[in-house]
Parts: sequence; C-alpha cells; structure tokens
Amino acid sequence: MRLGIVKKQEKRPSSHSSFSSKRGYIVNVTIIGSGYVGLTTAVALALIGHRTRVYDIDNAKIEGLRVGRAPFYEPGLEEALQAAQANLQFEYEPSRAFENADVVMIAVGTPPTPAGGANLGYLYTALRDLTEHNTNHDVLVVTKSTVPVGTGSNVSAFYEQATGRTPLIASAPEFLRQGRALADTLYPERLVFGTRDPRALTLLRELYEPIISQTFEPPAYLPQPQQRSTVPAIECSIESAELAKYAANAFLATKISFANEIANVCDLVGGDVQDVMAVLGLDSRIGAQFLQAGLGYGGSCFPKDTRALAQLSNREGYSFKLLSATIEVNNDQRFRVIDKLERHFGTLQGKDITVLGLTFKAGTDDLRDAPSLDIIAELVSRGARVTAHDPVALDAAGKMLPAHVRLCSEAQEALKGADAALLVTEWPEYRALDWRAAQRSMRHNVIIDGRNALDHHLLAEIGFVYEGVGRVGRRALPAPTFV
Ligand SMILES: NC(=O)c1ccc[n+]([C@@H]2O[C@H](COP(=O)([O-])OP(=O)(O)OC[C@H]3O[C@@H](n4cnc5c(N)ncnc54)[C@H](O)[C@@H]3O)[C@@H](O)[C@H]2O)c1
Ligand SMILES: O=c1ccn([C@@H]2O[C@H](COP(=O)(O)OP(=O)(O)O[C@H]3O[C@H](CO)[C@@H](O)[C@H](O)[C@H]3O)[C@@H](O)[C@H]2O)c(=O)[nH]1
Repeated sequence: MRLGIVKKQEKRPSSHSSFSSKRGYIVNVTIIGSGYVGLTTAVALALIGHRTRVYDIDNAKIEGLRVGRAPFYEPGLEEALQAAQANLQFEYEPSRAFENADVVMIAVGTPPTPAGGANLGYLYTALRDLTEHNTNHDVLVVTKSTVPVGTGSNVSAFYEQATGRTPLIASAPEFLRQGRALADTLYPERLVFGTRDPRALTLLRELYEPIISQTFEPPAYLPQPQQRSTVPAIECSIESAELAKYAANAFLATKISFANEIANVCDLVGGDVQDVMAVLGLDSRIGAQFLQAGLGYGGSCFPKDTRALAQLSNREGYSFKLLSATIEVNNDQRFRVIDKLERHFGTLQGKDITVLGLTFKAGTDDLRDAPSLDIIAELVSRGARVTAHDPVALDAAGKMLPAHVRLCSEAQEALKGADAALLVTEWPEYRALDWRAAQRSMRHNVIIDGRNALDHHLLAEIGFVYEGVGRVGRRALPAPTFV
C-alpha cells in the first residue's frame, strides 16, 4: 500500500447502525485539537487512507492549515500535510465538525493546574461541543489527551447525561515525541486500546490496521523505521490505559534523574557519566535510552505529567516517594550549571553569558517548560548580561524572556565578546560551530556544556576551559589513609 494513494473497500456506512466492520474500510474520524498530538494523529490517519477532519477553536490555526501551513515546527509535517490533503479537512465551526464521524478523538491540552493536577477544562468544553452539535448519531469517543485515571468514566457519564445515550468510550494514550512526531505515530512501538467494549475494539483495530500490520510505504521525508514488524496493540481497561501513559512518562523521567544523579556524583569523585551510562545502557535489562545526563528534562509533558501522577497518588493517600525524588532532582539540576559557571568567575555580576539553545530539546520550536527560561531568569538575577541564540525559537522566546536579554540570530555573532558560553539545547549546529573562530571573538574562554553535546577533546585542544555535566570529574575525595 502506498501512503496517500490507498486502495480501500467500499466506504463504511456513516450511520451508527453497526460498529462491526470489515478490514479495509475507510473510517470517518474527527479529531478535536490541532496541537502536536491532534494534528500528527490526523495527518497519520489521513496518510493511511481515513477521512480525517480536524476541529479546533483557534480559527487562525485552522485557516493556516487550510492553506497547508503547519502551526508548529515539526520535521516532515508540511510534506505530510501536502501528501495527505485529499483525506484532510480543517474546521472551526462546531456545527460542521462532527458530520458523518464514526470516531471522535479528543486531543486537546491538559495543562497543569496550580496544584499540579491536570486541568480538564478544554476536554469538557470539547465534549460539550461534541454532545451539543452531534445530535443525530453516536460515535466512538477516544481520549488521546493525557488524563488522570477516572476521566474515561467521567467522560462516559457526561456524554450519557448530555445525550441520554450510553456512549462508546476508549482511551488511546499517545506516546509520540516532538521532533519525531509523525515517525512515532506511523511506526509506534506499541498501541494502547483502553476499552473493554468489543465494538470499540473492532473500530480501533480497523482504524489502526495499516499501522498495526505496517502495510504502507514509509514516506521518504521521514526518518525510516529501524525494522518493520507488526505493532502490538495492548487491550486493557480505560483505567489501565490512562495510568500507563503517566507511568511511562514517570519512568522515563526517573531514568533521566537517575543519570543526572550519577553525573553529579561523577563531578565529585571523578568519572565520566557518558562512559558510565554506556556501560549501563548495554545491559538489555536497563536499555540505553533516556540515560543522557545534562540539565534535566523540560517540555510540555514530563514536568506536567510527573507532577500530575504525584498529585493523583497523594490525593489517594499514597506518597509516591520515588517520583517526588525524580521531580526534586530535576528541579535542582538546571541550576547546577549556573553554579558551575559562577565557580569559574567568583561572581556572575556584570559577566556576559551567551546561552546557546532555548527550546526544551532539539528538533522542536516548543518553549513550554524549557529549562532555558528558568536558567536565563536565574542568570539575570545573579547580575549576568545574557545574550541568547536559538535556530528556530527566537521570535517566540522574545515574548517570554526579560526585555534586556539580547537575542541574536547567528550563534557565532552571539558569542562575540562573551565571557562564557552555556549550552542549554543540543542543536547539532552547536557541535558543528567553528569554535576556533568563536574562541578568538570571546572575551574569556569558558564553556559550560549543559547537555554534554560538544566535542570536549576538541574544545580543550583549542584552549577552552570546558565543563560538562558529570563529564570531567574533579577528584574531591580525601587522601587515602593506609593502615
Ligand atoms: N505534545 C506532545 O508531545 C504530547 C505527546 C503525547 C501526549 N500529549 C498529550 O496530548 C494532549 C495534547 O497535547 P498537545 O501538546 O498536542 O496540545 P497543544 O496545546 O499543542 O494543542 C491543543 C490544541 O487544542 C485546541 N483546543 C483546546 N480546546 C479546544 C476545544 N474545546 N475544541 C477544539 N480545540 C480545542 C487548542 O486550540 C490547541 O490547538 C495533552 O494532554 C498532552 O499531555 C502531548
Ligand atoms: O536521556 C535523556 C532524554 C531526554 N531528556 C530530556 O527530557 C525531555 C523530554 O524529552 P523527550 O522525551 O524526547 O520529549 P517529549 O517530546 O517531551 O516526549 C515525551 O513526552 C511525550 C508527551 O507525553 C511522550 O509522548 C513521549 O513518549 C515522551 O518521550 C527533554 O527536555 C530532553 O532534553 C534528557 O534530559 N535526557
């Protein structure tokens, strides 16, 4: 099967008369929310042949999407929008959003509340739109947003109260990473179908069939799949699916905080955390991913979801100690690079510091919970003059950073006259930078590599004073005593 040109059997009848369907039907899907998850899911489903409509309350986003403009930076997305356009529609009128839909997927944001829980306000507004405007036929309602355990049954109760009918409900949490969103959606490691209703399971299996069987041609503009085998789809209760999403993010966050704690020990006793983690990573029981030490995790998911799981556990009277420690380590980690910087100069008062990278990781323009924002605020509060560079997020950052932070569109230019460079995001172009030229133009030659992403041998050879995170340990142990 070729993506975008999918031969299918006859179109599924859009009446809700039966949820039993045959393989190969085209499903009519409406996705609520055109953010990372909503839009990526929509494009992927359209690429594999389903008729997909994206509904968002943000008119400007929808108008942009209608002319092929992606609302955020994501590799391959514009090409995919183009390739899938015959199967894609964009809508901001709720009265038209759910026409003929067999499946409605909710992919709106669930941002943190001040107490750390998940704000479900967008989700219930979306449900209200669905129940008010979709009065003549029932649909399968699938929650893709990350939501606390119990939300599925509340969604069911809400729907029943609003329509007088018992809905079909499922939870299908999303595991995509920004920067690899489409590839993760088309070649996932697993799918989760949280529902015990056989009709809902049939429809979900039908919807995801090409992905489960991997029977389509990988688009050339995306990273190619490592290997293509059948994708396991785990069928479980709605509650298990909801909890699995939080558990996965909490576990990955814990791996990162563990690596950061080992790095902090390396800084004290000697040792290179990259080598230590390489040893751990080759143990298949541990696995090599998410052991990259640095200045900790940010983004719209790990910080919010770890707090939400901790809050959920606390609410039920259980103190999730391991998760609390993961969060505490992460909160401290981003400031450790500033302490390192300060140790080089005694004080940061009046020092010119160039921050390289602002997004929460490379490959995205997202600044949500980006460590750079806290780091720059702290540098400023310690009296430093800050210049910042980022290859994709300068405009957005300009609206979020203190006015006196100088933004520079060229990394080399940003380093001119700096006392020190602080690498915050591991954009590949920083490793490839002409560091000899940078060294000539900087006032002092200190580099703090917050992501262990630079070639420290080369930098030392050029004459930089380089410090990573747990990378070049200081021996701080007391002298041995021999008895
Ligand atoms: N961003 C990720 O990488 C990622 C990955 C997996 C899961 N998630 C989860 O998926 C959910 C969505 O995250 P996101 O990053 O895609 O969100 P986002 O904030 O990027 O986008 C949400 C979109 O929903 C729209 N919206 C809000 N209320 C609406 C309504 N009532 N009707 C229609 N549209 C509405 C907004 O205008 C916005 O365009 C969250 O629960 C998040 O935790 C995110
Ligand atoms: O070894 C590592 C790996 C990641 N990070 C940091 O962790 C954060 C999150 O990175 P990543 O997981 O790649 O980004 P997200 O796009 O936020 O994806 C996470 O959050 C999504 C939203 O829930 C999930 O769907 C994904 O599976 C999960 O990986 C970033 O700040 C990274 O710099 C590290 O510090 N060390």
